[in-house]
Amino acid sequence: MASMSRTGMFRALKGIAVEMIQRVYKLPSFNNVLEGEIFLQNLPSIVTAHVVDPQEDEQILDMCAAPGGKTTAIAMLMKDKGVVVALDRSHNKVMDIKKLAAEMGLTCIQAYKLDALKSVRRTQDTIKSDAHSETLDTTGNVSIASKITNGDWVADDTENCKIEGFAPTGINSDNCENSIKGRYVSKADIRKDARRMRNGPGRSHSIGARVENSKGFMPNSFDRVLLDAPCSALGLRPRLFAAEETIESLQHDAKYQRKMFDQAVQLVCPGGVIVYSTCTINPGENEALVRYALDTYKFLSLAPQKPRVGGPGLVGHCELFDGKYMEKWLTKSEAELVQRFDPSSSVDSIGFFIAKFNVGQKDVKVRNDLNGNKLNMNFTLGNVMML
Ligand SMILES: C[S@@+](CC[C@H](N)C(=O)[O-])C[C@H]1O[C@@H](n2cnc3c(N)ncnc32)[C@H](O)[C@@H]1O
Repeated sequence: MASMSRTGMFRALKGIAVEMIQRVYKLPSFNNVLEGEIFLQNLPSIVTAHVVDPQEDEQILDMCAAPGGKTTAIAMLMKDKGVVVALDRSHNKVMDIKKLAAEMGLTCIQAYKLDALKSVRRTQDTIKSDAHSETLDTTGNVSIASKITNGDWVADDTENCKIEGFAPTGINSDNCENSIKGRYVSKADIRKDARRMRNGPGRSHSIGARVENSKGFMPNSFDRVLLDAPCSALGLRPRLFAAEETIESLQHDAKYQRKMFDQAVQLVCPGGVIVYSTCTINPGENEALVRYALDTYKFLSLAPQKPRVGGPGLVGHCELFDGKYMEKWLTKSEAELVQRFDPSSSVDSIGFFIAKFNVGQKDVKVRNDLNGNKLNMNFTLGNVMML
């Protein structure tokens, strides 16, 4: 059926309007029903939170979190114990996350406004090593992976404090507070914010909770990182397909996701987990991202997922424009480890993709630089340290 985009429907003066006479779902609308008690989610979104498999008292990062469906599901799986840092680049969307967390009475969620492409803090060390890190990766190839984009410079005095404003177990929170160039956010602050959110503006007509900007986080800060990436959303159903996507826009989306993934790799600690998900069926944003991840970061490996509801990923590769453009996908064994939700399958879900990575030891001896010179260096992502 020919139709128009959602924006088009509200803004255009002419076009085709569509009236839905047959419901896609038999479920009645749950909008504003049992607010704070239930939050409707697509099946693959719920599966994603379980695949992250968060444990109580862990530090979890949700890099693109609004409106907070997966963030809150993760916090609930952790029984609200530990820390879930939820980022989004939009101020209003961070408010949405805070509102949802407050409605659900979850206090372990810290939501910040931050461009996920700048989520690794820039430190003295990383500035010094920029020249090296732009040209080296774990295989000695040119890499954008370890390049850190223009975040603010901060003193590297936060070694013991994994997350801005958060003192991990066993570390004195006062020391942490003093050593961090950011605001310390105590549990009490979070509870106060949650109350403000639930009760609305008080007598003083103050607005609800504040939205904090974050300057990013130190490398190796999180036990688990979820990157539920912004994508072409080609899996969303029902959708009035407006054919706005082009090959170029899809390629652009894929590049954007790789850059975000590079940040995730730096922020997760060795031994940790990264979960990457999208709501698109475009393999360039799914299987090709996984291929990039596995080929670029030798310390990453695909992990089995629980629960398994979707099907396997795509095997092989695709070539476009007489071989001028090639996308590499997965091997058969790799494809069995990811979940691809095909909207035409019997699962009857939106199109979705989930990959889970185990993170091994990140330190790799770099033997050669680009010119083949031997480098006596111990290379850690984002840092090059002379031995
Ligand atoms: C797929 S949605 C996330 C859905 C969310 N995880 C959930 O389950 O409720 C992608 C989100 O990424 C955010 N986003 C896009 N680019 C971003 C960036 N550079 N940094 C942070 N967030 C970004 C968008 O505002 C959007 O809210």
